[in-house]
Amino acid sequence: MRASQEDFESAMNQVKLLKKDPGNEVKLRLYALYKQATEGPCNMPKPGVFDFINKAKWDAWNALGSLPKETARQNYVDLVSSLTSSESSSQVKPGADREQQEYENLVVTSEDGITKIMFNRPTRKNAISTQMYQEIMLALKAASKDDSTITVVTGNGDYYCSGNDLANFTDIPPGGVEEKAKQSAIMLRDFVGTFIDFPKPLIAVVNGPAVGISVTILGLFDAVYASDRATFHTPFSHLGLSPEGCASYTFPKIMGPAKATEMLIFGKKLTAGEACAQGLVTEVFPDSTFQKEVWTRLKAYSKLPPNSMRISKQVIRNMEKEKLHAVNAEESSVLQERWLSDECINATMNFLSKKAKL
Ligand SMILES: CCCC/C=C/CC(=O)SCCNC(=O)CCNC(=O)[C@H](O)C(C)(C)COP(=O)(O)OP(=O)(O)OC[C@H]1O[C@@H](n2cnc3c(N)ncnc32)[C@H](O)[C@@H]1OP(=O)(O)O
Repeated sequence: MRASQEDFESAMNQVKLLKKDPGNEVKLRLYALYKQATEGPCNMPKPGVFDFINKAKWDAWNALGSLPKETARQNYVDLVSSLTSSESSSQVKPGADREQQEYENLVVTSEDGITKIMFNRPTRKNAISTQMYQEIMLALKAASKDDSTITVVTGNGDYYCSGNDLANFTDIPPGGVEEKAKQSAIMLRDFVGTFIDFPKPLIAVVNGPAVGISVTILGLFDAVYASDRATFHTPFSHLGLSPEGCASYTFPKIMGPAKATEMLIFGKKLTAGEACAQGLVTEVFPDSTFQKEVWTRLKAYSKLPPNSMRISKQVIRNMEKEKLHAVNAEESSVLQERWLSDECINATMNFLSKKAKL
């Protein structure tokens, strides 16, 4: 499939978040592909021989000749994807339960055939910052390629995750709030898309309350184990928002439209037991034995033949993938409008000025 304009913009965002300098040669290639994709063949006068930097840039761009804009865009997206995946896979060190220091907001470990991605902003109830969205995508991409058989997502501290960090919307770029909404919609679509496409069994270990997007994406997991302390809350109407994470499609399918309405439109908070009765949660454990029981079970599952598990997941999920991507695109574009609404702006301001919690 050809890279779309949105893929291209998303790749541009990812370049800004690279942790390691990719080196001059790669930077020149990125520059040249960017110029070719946006302006076409090199149209700049050749810089003088002593203007080293501009001459190197000109050479790189000019070398692309008449490469079509679409091909340059695709090559740019592919190059960025190879940079981000090599950066993330270099963070997954083999061996026993070693912490991955390179992530600021996650702890990623790999042991006994299980890659564990743990949200790690306990003082913010594991709210997902813009950087954390990128880190989760990188960690999932690395986990999809590492030696583990299953991947587990969990939270550090008393919360599983309090959803989108509401302060994300205060970081307004030069293009203004419209540009911010556009960038956020692209990031949301990429983030949810990473879950839709994740190839191995993906399990949520919900150690405490879960809010917003951390709840909606559970419909894309293969199993959800919850402590009896966990709750499941999607207060979208209270925040002037609308559902994401494909929940507008997965929740009615999982629990029926009436129960999905109570959660997604009226913001009813479910206990772990209720979420289990409605099919969102696989099994609930007493908090006192939760970690022990769940990890014993997961270690047993991780020893099952990996290829068989992968293929079974494909058989179960693949028929739905195209639909899920379409739902994801639609939900992201609806939210792009919602973020600019008075209802949403007022609710966010009320939370940030400490006038309101959920
Ligand atoms: C690309 C983006 C797409 C995204 C779309 C997603 C939609 C969603 O996810 S909607 C859901 C958004 N989440 C919320 O509305 C939750 C807001 N938080 C709260 O209501 C409460 O903090 C919560 C009930 C979770 C916990 O309450 P308490 O137990 O009383 O703890 P505190 O409120 O004292 O929390 C500690 C500290 O963390 C900050 N915090 C918690 N959650 C968030 C959050 N989601 N965003 C930003 N900040 C958060 C909270 O403000 C406290 O900060 P300080 O007061 O500075 O200590």
